[in-house]
Amino acid sequence: MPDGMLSRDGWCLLRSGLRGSRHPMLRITAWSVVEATPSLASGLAVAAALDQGFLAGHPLVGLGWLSLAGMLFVVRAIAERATFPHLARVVEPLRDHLVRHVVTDTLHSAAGSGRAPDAATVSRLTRQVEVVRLLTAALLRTARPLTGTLLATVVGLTALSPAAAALALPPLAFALAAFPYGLRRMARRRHALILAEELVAARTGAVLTAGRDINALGADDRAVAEIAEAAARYVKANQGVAFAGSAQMLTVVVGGYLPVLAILLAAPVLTAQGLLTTGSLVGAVTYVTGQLLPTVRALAGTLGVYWTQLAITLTRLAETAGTTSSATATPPTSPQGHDVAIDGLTFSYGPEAEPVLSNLSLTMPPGDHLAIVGASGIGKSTLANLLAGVEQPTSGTVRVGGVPAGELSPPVRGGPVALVPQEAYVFAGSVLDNLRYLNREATEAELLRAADLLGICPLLDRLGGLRAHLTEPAVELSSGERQLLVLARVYVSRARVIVLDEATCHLDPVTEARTELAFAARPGSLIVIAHRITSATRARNVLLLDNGQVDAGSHADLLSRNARYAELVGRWRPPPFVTASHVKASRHRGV
Ligand SMILES: Nc1ncnc2c1ncn2[C@@H]1O[C@H](COP(=O)(O)OP(=O)(O)OP(=O)(O)O)[C@@H](O)[C@H]1O
Repeated sequence: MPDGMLSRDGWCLLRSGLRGSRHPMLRITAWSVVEATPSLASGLAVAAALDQGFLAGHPLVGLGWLSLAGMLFVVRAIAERATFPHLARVVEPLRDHLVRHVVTDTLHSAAGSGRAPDAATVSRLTRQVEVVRLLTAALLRTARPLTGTLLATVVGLTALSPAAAALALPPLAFALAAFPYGLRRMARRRHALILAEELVAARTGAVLTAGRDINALGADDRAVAEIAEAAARYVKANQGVAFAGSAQMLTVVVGGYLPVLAILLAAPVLTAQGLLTTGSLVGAVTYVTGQLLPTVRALAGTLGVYWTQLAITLTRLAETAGTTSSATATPPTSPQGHDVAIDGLTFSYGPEAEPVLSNLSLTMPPGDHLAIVGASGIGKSTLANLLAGVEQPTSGTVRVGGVPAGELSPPVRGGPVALVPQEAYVFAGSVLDNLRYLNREATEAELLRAADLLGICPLLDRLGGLRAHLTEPAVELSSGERQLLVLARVYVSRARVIVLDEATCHLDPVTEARTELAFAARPGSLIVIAHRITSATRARNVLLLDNGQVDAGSHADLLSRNARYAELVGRWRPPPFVTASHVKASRHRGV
């Protein structure tokens, strides 16, 4: 939020949330006009009550004018009440829209990255959505009548006494023109305050969780100094907010008090020249003190606070929920083909950490079938994440079709690489929606063909077909069944490089073999992080990761010349030997 106001993405988010609210907004505006009538009439009624009533010796006429003004306040109350249902029709859909946006975006990025959805982020974002809802409602409740009062007062004062209006309106106009500047300043200061608060929380949390280590290393002084520095920043940010708040008071002085002073100082001259009667003087003062001053005070106070908080929250919501990326980031580059080229790839999880992968180079022509093997913790999943663009190389490159993997769109948006992790996420909804998640255009015939190839027709029959509804997939389906549904989802996607990261670990060897053979026959390339050695025997090529060393070749080739590979194969639990003919036989039996 560089200038302290609502960012473009935050504004887009708000606008899209209010798009369907035109009708209730029009009704609110119409009722706001009715609501502003007492403000329009107040000064005129007081002037008439004095000039034509009390001062002219007709007290009943005076009382009549005052009663009329009083009745208009009843009208205002009725109009205000009438706006409430329409306010709800604006604010509730806005909340629903924002929640949908936030959850969808988080799920999409989880599906794209192959990682579990970040529930903490969703919960923080939904809290921010609630803040937006409350602030929008508060703004509609306050800003709307304030704007109506302001306009009605200007019209009423001008109609009552153009001379008084000429004195009162210039300072008001000046204060209103300077108001956005003060608001921007206040928003910047509040933004800084939020960041300072977050810094204090982050540093305190880090120190509290690492208390023992800090003690053991004798780093207490450094820990205290870091927290003290964050606290000092917080105090400074608070002072900044207080200072900006006091500067806002200038708006009240110039826009609210100066007009009264100007009218009172000029009153003797204006009355002597016949430009102002006693009634219109009191009426003009009524306008300024009764309407203008409270309005300007509210503008500079609550309204400014509501607006700056809304701007900050919406901007942060848009940033975190990914609107920024979809609205302003450069669109993902389209790859030319889907060959995979890894060149000098080094990756470590932190600047000081030992690299997990070091200077790895590999090329995979389109249509290849590669199995990646290695001891536990050697870096197989890390490599899978790098291939899918979930992690970025520390140095070197990973390209798919000539494009760095991190710049490709995720599979949910038709991207070319799909990473299938061990944990299979099936969401509540129809089986059809689940299978079409990565490719909304997949036809039912395509889905059924994939189901047949992967051997999940019996599962679909048990569930009640493609249109069956899954209420609690975690309960209704076993881990293996969830993996099969996710594999079918990926099978019908548009991805042309499929990375199975132990994605078949809950399947029996025969079903695993059928799945891998189906994916190998599918157009595109297949990379399997091997869960069983049989995956390596089926692959065209095998990549062995071994403590900083890599070796590649066919299974037979590596077995004959690489002692580490032979050892690894020997250590694997002897699996049942599963071949394509076993798979065919099992399909005939309907396994
Ligand atoms: N997010 C992370 N942050 C820090 N270190 C990590 C992270 N993920 C993995 N590592 C470390 O990186 C190394 C490689 O992990 P990785 O999961 O890639 O190995 P793997 O070969 O897939 O293991 P496994 O076969 O047990 O799944 C391990 O030492 C692991 O502890």
